[in-house]
Amino acid sequence: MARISLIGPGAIGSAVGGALLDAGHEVTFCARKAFTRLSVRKEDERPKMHLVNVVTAPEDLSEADWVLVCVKTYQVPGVADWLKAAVTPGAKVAVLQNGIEQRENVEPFVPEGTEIVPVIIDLPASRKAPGEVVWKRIAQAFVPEGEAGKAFVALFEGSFLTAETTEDFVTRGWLKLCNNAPSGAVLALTGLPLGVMHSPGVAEVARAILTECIAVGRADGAKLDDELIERQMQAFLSAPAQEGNSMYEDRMAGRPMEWSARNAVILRKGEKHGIATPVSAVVVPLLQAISEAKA
Ligand SMILES: NC(=O)C1=CN([C@@H]2O[C@H](COP(=O)(O)OP(=O)(O)OC[C@H]3O[C@@H](n4cnc5c(N)ncnc54)[C@H](OP(=O)(O)O)[C@@H]3O)[C@@H](O)[C@H]2O)C=CC1
Ligand SMILES: CC(C)(CO)C(=O)C(=O)O
Repeated sequence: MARISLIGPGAIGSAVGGALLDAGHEVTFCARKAFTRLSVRKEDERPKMHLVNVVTAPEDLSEADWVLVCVKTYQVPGVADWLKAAVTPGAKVAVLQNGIEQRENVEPFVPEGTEIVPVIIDLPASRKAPGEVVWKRIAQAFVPEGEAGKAFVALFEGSFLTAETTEDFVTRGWLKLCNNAPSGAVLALTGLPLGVMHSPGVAEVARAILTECIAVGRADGAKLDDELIERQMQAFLSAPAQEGNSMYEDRMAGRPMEWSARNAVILRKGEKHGIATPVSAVVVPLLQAISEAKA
């Protein structure tokens, strides 16, 4: 049994926390608001209920073997005090976030030399209320190879979440970004779920963002095959029309959005590798404007 402090019991934090409780670990949820029960439900199934340990002040935290960071990328500076209290000597930190900069996001807020495990998480989840989450279809996590990666994978044995190490984490990250960058931007800008891909010209906007993402990802070392464009576009076009994603949910709730981690990253890396990204250059300021107007 591992002792785990989980920072950010939102959609991902609640679902992953439920998996860790299923696996028999001692999980402390670090939250802004207290709750006493956790309900984790796979769509169309009955919920699994847990009584949970929730703390709302960093000084109430006890020592942990693992600290899981499950806040949105733009929320990391806001949890600096939690990280300061939670990351005691020997604790490993896992960062469960979209994008390709999980390590860079958290590094400035933990002591030098802390073992940081970046995690790519495929787990479509939606938090309905504090301590209540619904997830669907897939529950999978990827971490880099190595001792810390193996230890992270072992945490989920006996749970509904499948974790595995991958020898090519860079490719794994960019593959996920090839889904997140186009779909996040299109849904957040239109305020419509994935069915909007069938509106005139919209799939072409998604395709253009995807094409830039693939070009920049390849320059960044990801192995992205030639068929990826058609595969990803087919996935968008065949998804249920009402399906959203986490950036769409943020937009609809009037919350800030992960435009930097999911779209501006294409500009940053494109500039670094000398690759033109004209469509992202149009999309990013629009996303930023919406995100900051709502903040
Ligand atoms: N949702 C999804 O389907 C998926 C999301 N992801 C990625 O996972 C990451 C997390 O996303 P998601 O779970 O959707 O995000 P949510 O917005 O659902 O959850 C974020 C959580 O962090 C908490 N939080 C934020 N700031 C603080 C703070 N200062 N102190 C304490 N708690 C804080 C929020 O608390 P409060 O409730 O008080 O706001 C909330 O519980 C993102 O990078 C996202 O892109 C990846 C795959 C799928
Ligand atoms: C692709 C998806 C929907 C689920 O894994 C996601 O990453 C998100 O909603 O941010």
